[in-house]
Amino acid sequence: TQGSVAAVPEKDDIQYLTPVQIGTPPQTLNLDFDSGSSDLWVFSSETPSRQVNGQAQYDPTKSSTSEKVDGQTWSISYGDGSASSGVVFKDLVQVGEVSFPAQAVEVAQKVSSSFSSDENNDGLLGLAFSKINTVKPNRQTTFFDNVMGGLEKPIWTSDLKNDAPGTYNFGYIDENAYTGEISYVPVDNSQGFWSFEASGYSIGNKTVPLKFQGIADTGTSLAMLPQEINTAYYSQVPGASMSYSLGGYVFPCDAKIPDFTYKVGDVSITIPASFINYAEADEEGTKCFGGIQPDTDIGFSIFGDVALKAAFVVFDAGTESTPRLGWATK
Ligand SMILES: CCNC(=O)c1c(-c2ccccc2)csc1NC(=O)CNCCc1c[nH]c2ccccc12
Repeated sequence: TQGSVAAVPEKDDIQYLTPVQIGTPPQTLNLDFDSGSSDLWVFSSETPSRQVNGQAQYDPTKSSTSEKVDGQTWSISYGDGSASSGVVFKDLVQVGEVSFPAQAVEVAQKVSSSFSSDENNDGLLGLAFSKINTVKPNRQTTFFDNVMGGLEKPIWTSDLKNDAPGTYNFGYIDENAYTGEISYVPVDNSQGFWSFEASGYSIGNKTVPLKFQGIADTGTSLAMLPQEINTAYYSQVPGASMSYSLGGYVFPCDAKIPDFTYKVGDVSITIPASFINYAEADEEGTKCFGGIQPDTDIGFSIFGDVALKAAFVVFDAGTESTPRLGWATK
């Protein structure tokens, strides 16, 4: 089998949401497909009503195919301080034409305020490696791990777009979705992420052969890159400054900012300046927040949506021991 679903951006491309059908009869929730985590968790009938603000809720009692997985709980927290936790059911999950009859659906009994206030996000569908799934005592497997065997190829691809719906495909490569050749690089999944080595960057006509480790992360909005890159980039932006109050590099919204190019394998991906003028940072709309920010204290770089939407990316589980990432321009 193979499948294709839309990735619809929220305001400012902060995240991309994809409709997923859960249960029988199907309950449709809009989930954030997240290659930076491995839990499929959802707002549910068990989420306290004061923590629900417009999100769709999965109700396992209304599904004839749901089964409680007794004694299992989950609890996840992310680097931005957000978190959620709850219990586990198994049910039919359908993503476009691809489905799995007994997917672990982690039902939220608690969500942090940033998820509560995010009314269009009904939960996450983790696409990192199952080894970092948080269910205890028995870790659960991701949707991709569960359906992989039935796919033509053990791959999924991301084609995110700037301020427009993109596509996630499962099991095949859409040859019309990219230009040039796909360049594959090895993945180190020891920390459970799609982690790879970037081999350089360019700002304007200056190319630097910096090698650095990063993860391909559809669940993180920004490109969190080495301080060296931030320093080099924002030194080319008149009026740019690191604002601790606003939480990162900001610059005058009318500033002329450069494109940013990162090299991975044999391919150079250029993030257009317009993707890096991320969003207004203050009420007056005079200061804008940069789409490139430092990766300090994380231990690796994060190629989030700002970086991924400039590329076509193949998440290839390959033969278990050698997963790989394919990168192409588009
Ligand atoms: C800012 C979100 N990203 C992270 O915290 C993160 C980190 C990380 C760790 C420490 C400090 C900063 C970042 C490493 S891998 C990684 N990636 C993920 O955790 C991917 N999942 C993010 C899910 C997520 C967190 N807050 C949201 C709000 C809306 C939609 C999705 C989310």
